[in-house]
Amino acid sequence: MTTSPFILVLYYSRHGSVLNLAKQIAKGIESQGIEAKIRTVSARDETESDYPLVTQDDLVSCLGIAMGSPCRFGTMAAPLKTFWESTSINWLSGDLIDKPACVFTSSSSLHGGNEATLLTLSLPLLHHGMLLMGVPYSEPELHNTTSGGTPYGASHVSGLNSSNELTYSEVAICKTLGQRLAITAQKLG
Ligand SMILES: Cc1cc2nc3c(=O)[nH]c(=O)nc-3n(C[C@H](O)[C@H](O)[C@H](O)COP(=O)(O)O)c2cc1C
Repeated sequence: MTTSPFILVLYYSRHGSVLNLAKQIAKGIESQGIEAKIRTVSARDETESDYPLVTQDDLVSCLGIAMGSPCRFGTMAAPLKTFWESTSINWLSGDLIDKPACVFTSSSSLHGGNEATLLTLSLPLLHHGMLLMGVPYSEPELHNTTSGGTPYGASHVSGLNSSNELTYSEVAICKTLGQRLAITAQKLG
């Protein structure tokens, strides 16, 4: 079993945008002195990352979870949905109850469903009894952003060919969310 405290940054990404968000959220977490363990859910991940598949031990032992998916017709990608449908054993055992959590997403278009995706990503976490957190408006980039970043979670607008870089606002909102998750996880112990 894993012993040192860590927060799980769980993602699925096909072209790398969600992975880029995951890395920024991990920076926010690690700025608070907690390890961020980045893990994916599918070997079909085409981002050529070195991140391993999530394990049962990761899920049970983590202090909290940040979870991200591309927007797929306004909801989460199938590999993440499949992953959550494999967690009945954790639901029955209450493994995730009272662990803090947050969500993040990337969509190709500005109004293409990223907020809807964040809300649907939240649902399995709530069913598992997790403590869901968003981004408070004390983060100034929520007011300034002309791309991604919402009170429901971090987001990125990748453009039609996934060519958009993360904007200053999107990065700032990721880091704030990661920091908030880490601070809360530490307080909850
Ligand atoms: C099957 C499919 C459905 C998609 N649905 C949407 C959508 O509803 N709205 C949107 O803005 N983008 C949509 N996209 C685009 C992705 O959300 C977008 O390219 C995202 O940034 C990909 O993230 P990734 O680079 O981490 O794979 C869709 C892409 C695919 C393949």
